[in-house]
Amino acid sequence: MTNERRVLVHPDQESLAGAVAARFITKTLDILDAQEIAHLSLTGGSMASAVLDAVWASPARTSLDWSRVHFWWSDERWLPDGDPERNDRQARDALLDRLEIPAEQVHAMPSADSGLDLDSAAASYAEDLARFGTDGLAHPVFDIAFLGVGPDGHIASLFPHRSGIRVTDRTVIPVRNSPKPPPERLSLTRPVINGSQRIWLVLAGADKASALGLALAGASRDEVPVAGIKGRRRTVFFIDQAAASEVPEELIAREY
Ligand SMILES: O=C1O[C@H](COP(=O)(O)O)[C@@H](O)[C@H](O)[C@H]1O
Repeated sequence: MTNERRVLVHPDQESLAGAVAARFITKTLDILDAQEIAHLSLTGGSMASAVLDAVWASPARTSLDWSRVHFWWSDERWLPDGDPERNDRQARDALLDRLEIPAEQVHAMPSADSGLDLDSAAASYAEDLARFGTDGLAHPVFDIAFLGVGPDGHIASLFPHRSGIRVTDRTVIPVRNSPKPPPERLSLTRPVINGSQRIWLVLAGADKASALGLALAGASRDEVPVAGIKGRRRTVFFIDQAAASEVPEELIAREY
């Protein structure tokens, strides 16, 4: 098995979401055949809800024992609980609240009305992660980590030319003055994300083409944070045709 980054292109956003959802269900079934519990990390952004909606719409979702799945997030917007812009709210609406999952297995990052300040919230999520650490790690090894990619190449809340992408001594950081609203956020750090078995980046739209092309052409992670992302076993970019225009042809596998 190769650990090279792969790029799979689908014709449009709808077929992309459906294909990723189908692969997610089958891969999670495989994972749960091999181990008792699966740890999955979710993301926010434009494609995240589309994929989770497609999971819900798939009849195959009933074959999964969701009570053996833990859900985490790679970043969160520092907003009150229930705010529609929160990444966890969007995932709950699309899928999680519709499934039978023990509440303690949905590991949402703290909210702005939790009574914690941003630094304590980061420390609190780090503690939650550490409870599931294995092999001396202070975090679980995610079996699948989903990531969106911003038009500037940011992943989670790790933005270009900011220190966050370089942090290696913590698992969770507070983010202030984010270039994308809201200004305050929480984010996993790169070592935690890259510790995942599989990283699945899902992105669509022409506004993502340039960042993706730069990342795959060897740009630095400071310039284009997604360039610094690589999972332990697999790193797959699931993209639509519109996002593919600057991807080197030899890296592309078309799924149609
Ligand atoms: O704000 C965020 O943006 C990124 C990318 O979002 P997109 O809408 O441009 O796809 C997302 O991955 C991240 O989780 C989120 O907080």
